Amino acid sequence: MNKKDSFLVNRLKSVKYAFKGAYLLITTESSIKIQCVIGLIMTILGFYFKLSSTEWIIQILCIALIIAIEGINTAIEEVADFIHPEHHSKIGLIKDLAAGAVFIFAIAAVIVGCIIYFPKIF
Ligand SMILES: Nc1ncnc2c1ncn2[C@@H]1O[C@H](COP(=O)(O)OP(=O)(O)OP(=O)(O)O)[C@@H](O)[C@H]1O
Repeated sequence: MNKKDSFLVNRLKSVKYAFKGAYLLITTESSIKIQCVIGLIMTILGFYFKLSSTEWIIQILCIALIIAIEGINTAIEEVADFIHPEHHSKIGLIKDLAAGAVFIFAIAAVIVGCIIYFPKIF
């Protein structure tokens, strides 16, 4: 980013790079593609079961957060592979910790889904 550019131009460039990153995540990462498909299915279910405003807000946050955390996990994996492409126990630990963070939120999201949908289905 050019320091001579105005604040607004720099912000617009940042948005452009963020769009590029989101596009790359959605088009190249299989784990993100799966999360997007699950998010789409949950959105269709949300319309079918006529979620309340609060339920929509919680569901949208869960879908967005899981995709965002998965994206950060992917970025961490990329950094790890870049700085140390060979097998190393520390790289393994770093990747496991990042994957663990995704897993913790995924469990919470499944529980939230059960709390929202179980009373509507049963
Ligand atoms: N360079 C490495 N050194 C040591 N262990 C590694 C290394 N690369 C991967 N591992 C181990 O293999 C696991 C899977 O790593 P990988 O990079 O394939 O992530 P992944 O979860 O399969 O990727 P994705 O999120 O794209 O599906 C890591 O969590 C780690 O335990």
